Amino acid sequence: METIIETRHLNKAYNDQVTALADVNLAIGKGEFVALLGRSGSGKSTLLNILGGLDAPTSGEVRIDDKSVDFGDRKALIALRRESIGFVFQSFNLIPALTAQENVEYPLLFNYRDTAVRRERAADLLSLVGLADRAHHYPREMSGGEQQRVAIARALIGEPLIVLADEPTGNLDSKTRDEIFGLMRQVNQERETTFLIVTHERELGKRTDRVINLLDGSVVA
Ligand SMILES: Nc1ncnc2c1ncn2[C@@H]1O[C@H](COP(=O)(O)OP(=O)(O)OP(=O)(O)O)[C@@H](O)[C@H]1O
Repeated sequence: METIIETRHLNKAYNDQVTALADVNLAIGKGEFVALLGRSGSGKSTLLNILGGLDAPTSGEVRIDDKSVDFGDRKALIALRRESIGFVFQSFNLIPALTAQENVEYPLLFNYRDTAVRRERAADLLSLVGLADRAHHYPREMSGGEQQRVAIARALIGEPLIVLADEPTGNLDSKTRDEIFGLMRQVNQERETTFLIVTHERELGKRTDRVINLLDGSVVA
């Protein structure tokens, strides 16, 4: 299996005091649907932020699509986030003043894409997530589950190598949680999109291809 994302001896310390990650080595293959499991404070968000180029490690290497990420190169990091990574957050992070359709299109505004192509792609993705009839609704007019569907569509619009989801179902009731998790799995299976999903719910881990367990900043079996 082709490796999409890999870490080598990744370490992260905050203020020279807190060790958030200690010698993390992992590899995720193309099309995998992986859960990153660990209790509060185990380093899950720290790892996800570094993988997504939002934060830099103290030492060690991140390789994406077999290229080493240069955390000192701001422009390269922006390009990486824009072209290779899709993000889904616990709190949806939609832009309140934009409609569902505009929120989904938003990441492509900076990619100089043809407007018609952008619209069409966003409309396709809204259909994929089951919200074709909500395209012109604003976030405040949608439920939490619907907002997260929009956020998933937005994460997919740049055709990322991997979607990094940080507790994507953490703000949802159990029924909606199952639906959103099922939607991500469906996207994974239909489009071979790679997912790394942070959760602290063991139950969800059982519905993935593989679980990576973090304990005090290290990967455990
Ligand atoms: N900006 C920061 N400055 C100092 N310490 C931090 C910072 N961010 C995180 N930490 C510490 O690093 C460790 C890992 O935190 P992290 O947020 O990655 O854990 P987590 O597994 O995502 O937790 P949770 O499930 O509660 O979100 C914790 O001990 C935390 O207190």
